[in-house]
Amino acid sequence: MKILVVNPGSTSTKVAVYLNKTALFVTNLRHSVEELSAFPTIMDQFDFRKQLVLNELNRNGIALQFDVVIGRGGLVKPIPGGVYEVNEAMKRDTLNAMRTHACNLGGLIARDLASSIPGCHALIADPGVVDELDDVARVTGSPLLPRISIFHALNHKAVGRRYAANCDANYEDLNLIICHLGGGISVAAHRKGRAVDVNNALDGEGPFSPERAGTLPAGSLIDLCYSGRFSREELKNRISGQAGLAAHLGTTDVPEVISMIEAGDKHAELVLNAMVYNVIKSIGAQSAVLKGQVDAIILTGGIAHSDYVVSRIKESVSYIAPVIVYPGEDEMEALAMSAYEALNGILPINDYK
Ligand SMILES: Nc1ncnc2c1ncn2[C@@H]1O[C@H](COP(=O)(O)OP(=O)(O)O)[C@@H](O)[C@H]1O
Ligand SMILES: CCCC(=O)OP(=O)(O)O
Repeated sequence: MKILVVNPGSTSTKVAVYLNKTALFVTNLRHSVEELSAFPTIMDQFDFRKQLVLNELNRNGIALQFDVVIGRGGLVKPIPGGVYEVNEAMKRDTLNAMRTHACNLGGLIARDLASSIPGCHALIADPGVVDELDDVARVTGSPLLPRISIFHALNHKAVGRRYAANCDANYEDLNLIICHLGGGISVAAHRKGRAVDVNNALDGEGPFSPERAGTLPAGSLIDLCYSGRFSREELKNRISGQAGLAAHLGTTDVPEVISMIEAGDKHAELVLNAMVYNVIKSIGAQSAVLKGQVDAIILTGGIAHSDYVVSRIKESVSYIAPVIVYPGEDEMEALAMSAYEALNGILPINDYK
């Protein structure tokens, strides 16, 4: 079975080809801020990103002949985890998604490419809108503003299963706290295979991150909205994009921030320590959600490469459970395995409505 994997991220397009369970190639094409700023909206990047995928196939001498094209899923309606066919309803909801993020292009590119290959499936798996929240976790103090689930579901599920396999257990039998430390940060309580509580990593909730604001004081935010200083789009950008480390320090690059600290920059030290502090607080909160019965705390995402960050988190939360570090992400393999298992009948292919 030949599988094409397409994963558009906020700063990269990752492409992989698998023959059954074996990767023939995996490429990570990084995009600079200038390169992407040529496109007014993320949807305007469709042809550019699709062409990058075709170029990669060409460069690796691989014909556009696949049994399945699987993309990182977009921000459609809340759905349970699993594999979904990119049907007409999903295409429509992705094109009209309430939230913009590069992941919205994954399913659309998968469908577009698959449609030109006879018999080829277009799938997505575990999109950022996977919603397994406990009902109690949805309720806020305003009926107008319930909490919703938007997080790095694909990587959370992948590392959860990887940890379970490493200790001869099933993900569905474990209680885990999983922290994806990337451009956005999500910290989830996984109870027996379900992410029952997690911060909305995109929209201003949870720890701040390299480019997100995290939870903000609501009253001051309302005042800022009515201050006349910013347009709606500018304010959205202050929550996701020009926020977090980017807003405080002018960079989303954690190694660069650590170099600033090593050079004696006390402000950079305070800001990075504050980001870490907020992650630690979220881990503590999710531990309470799991009633302290936590099998492991897993740190993943690009920032989990950083000893500076990992050692500080460990120092504060190791009393809860062992801290396991899986730096980077397992998204490409997770997508490929989802496609492989779906087409072999091991996983169901769900119908998005
Ligand atoms: N070796 C490293 N040490 C510390 N931070 C790193 C390292 N490599 C990447 N990062 C940081 O990880 C973040 C991106 O994480 P990643 O998981 O790739 O992103 P995303 O979640 O956006 O896909 C950036 O802030 C980057 O600076
Ligand atoms: C769907 C939200 C996932 C997210 O925040 O991804 P990035 O950290 O890659 O931007």
